[in-house]
Amino acid sequence: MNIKFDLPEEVKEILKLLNNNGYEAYIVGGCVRDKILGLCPHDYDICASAKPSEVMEIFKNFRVIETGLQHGTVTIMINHQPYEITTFRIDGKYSDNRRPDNVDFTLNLEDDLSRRDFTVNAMAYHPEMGLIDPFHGIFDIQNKIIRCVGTPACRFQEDALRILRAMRFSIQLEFKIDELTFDAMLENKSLISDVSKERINAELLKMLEANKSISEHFYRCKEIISEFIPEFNSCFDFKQNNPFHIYDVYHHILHAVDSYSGNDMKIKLSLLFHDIGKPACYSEDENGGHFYKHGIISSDKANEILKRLRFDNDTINSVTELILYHDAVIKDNHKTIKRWLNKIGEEQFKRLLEVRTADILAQSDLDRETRLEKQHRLFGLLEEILSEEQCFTIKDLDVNGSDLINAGYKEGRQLGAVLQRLLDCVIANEAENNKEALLRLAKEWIIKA
Ligand SMILES: Nc1ccn([C@@H]2O[C@H](COP(=O)(O)OP(=O)(O)OP(=O)(O)O)[C@@H](O)[C@H]2O)c(=O)n1
Repeated sequence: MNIKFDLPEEVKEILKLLNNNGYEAYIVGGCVRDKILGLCPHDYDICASAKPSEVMEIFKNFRVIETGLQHGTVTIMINHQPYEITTFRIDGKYSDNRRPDNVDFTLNLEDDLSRRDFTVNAMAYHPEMGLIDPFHGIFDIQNKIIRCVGTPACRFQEDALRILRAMRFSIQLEFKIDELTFDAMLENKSLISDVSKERINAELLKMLEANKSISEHFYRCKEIISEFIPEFNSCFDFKQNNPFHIYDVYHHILHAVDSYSGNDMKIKLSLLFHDIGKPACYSEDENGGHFYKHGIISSDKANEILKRLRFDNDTINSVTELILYHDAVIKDNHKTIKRWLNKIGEEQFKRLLEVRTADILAQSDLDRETRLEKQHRLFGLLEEILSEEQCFTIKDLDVNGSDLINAGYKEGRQLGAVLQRLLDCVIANEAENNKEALLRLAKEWIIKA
C-alpha cells in the first residue's frame, strides 16, 4: 500500500545522515502506528542497520546519550528532543519473561520487526520507500485488531507486560483483541507476576488515562486483572441483593469508572476501588442485604492495592479518603458543606461529589433523579460558598494566633484548639466572622475556664 506521511525535519535529518553514511534507517513502532491512525506520535523511534558505535560516530557533533548500548540503543538530542536510534536486532532467550538475556544485531529489518509485540507496532516507514509492513499491521489497523506478531504465546512468554499492553492498546485505540492472541493472554496470565509493579502501574494508568470506556475490556479481561489485583476476585459475580443495584459489584465498579467523563486520576482510581470491600462486609437483613462499613473496608483494601502497585503517597491518601467517605450522608446545607470543606479541603470535596455522582449513575434507576438532584444541589451550594468567599478554614477567620495571645491566651497547642472552636461557631452561624465578635467570644471562654 502506498502510504505517505510528513515527518518532522529532525527525524528526516537523522534518517538522511544514517542513509548518507551507507546505513538503512526507518522510523518504527508506535510512531508509525500513530501516524497511520492520524494521531500525533509522542516520540519517534528509529531503527537502523548501524551498530551503536557507528551511530555514535555519525552523530558525534550532537549530544548523544548511551541509553542502552547492550540492547543497541543510543539517544540523540536535537533541539532538546530525544530521538532513540536502535540497531536492528534479534532478541535472545527470555529467561525471566521480561527482557532478553542477550540480543544479536542483524542487518535485516524484517528480523527486527518480527521480534515486536503486535502487528500494528511492527511496521517501519521511510520517506522514500514508504511503509514496510511484513506482518500486515495496516490490515489490522483498518480492521481495528490487536494481534501478536507470529505465535502469540511466544510473544507473551518473552515479555509478559505485553499481556497488559494488548489490553491497554485495545482500550486506547478501541480495537478488538484477536481471538488467538486473547487465548494466549489468558493461558500466560500467571507470567504477569514476573512484571515489575512499576510497569503494571504505568499500563494501568494508561488504560485509565485513555478516557475511553473500560468496562467491556476490564470485564473480558477480569482473570488477567485479578493476577495483579486479586482483591477483585470476590467482586466478580457478587450480586448485590439491594434495589439500588442491578449489577454485580465488579460490573458496578466498572460502570462507575465509565460514568465519570473527566480526567482526574484520583477520581478514576477511587471509582475503580470504591466498593472493592463490599463482599467482605455483606450481611443479610430484613431489607435484603446490608454492607456494613463498606467504605472503611474498601478504603483499607484500596490502600493495600495502591501501595503494592507503587502509587505515590499523595494519590494513596486522596483515593483512600474519597473511598472512605463516598457513601457518607452529606446534608444539603451550607453548614454541613463548610464542615466538609474544613475537614477534607475544597479540591477533595469537589472530587468526592464527582465520585458520588458517578456512583449513582452506575446504579439502578430507582430514585436516580432524586439522588442526582441532591448531588447537583451540593455542587450548587459549594459554588455559592466559594463565590461568596464564606469562611470555612482557620485562615479565613478574622482573628489569628497573635490576636488570641494579645487577648490573654498562652502560646502553644491551646491556640489551635481555640481557633478551631471559633471556626466551628462561625460555620454554625453562632458567631460572626469579625475580629471584635470573635475576640469577645474567646475572652468569655477564658473567663469561664
Ligand atoms: N513489551 C514491548 C514493548 C515495546 N515493543 C516494541 O517497541 C516499540 C516501542 O515501544 P513503546 O515506546 O513502549 O510503545 P509504543 O508502541 O511506542 O506505544 P506507546 O508509546 O504509546 O506506549 C513498540 O511499538 C513495539 O514495536 C515490544 O515489542 N514489546
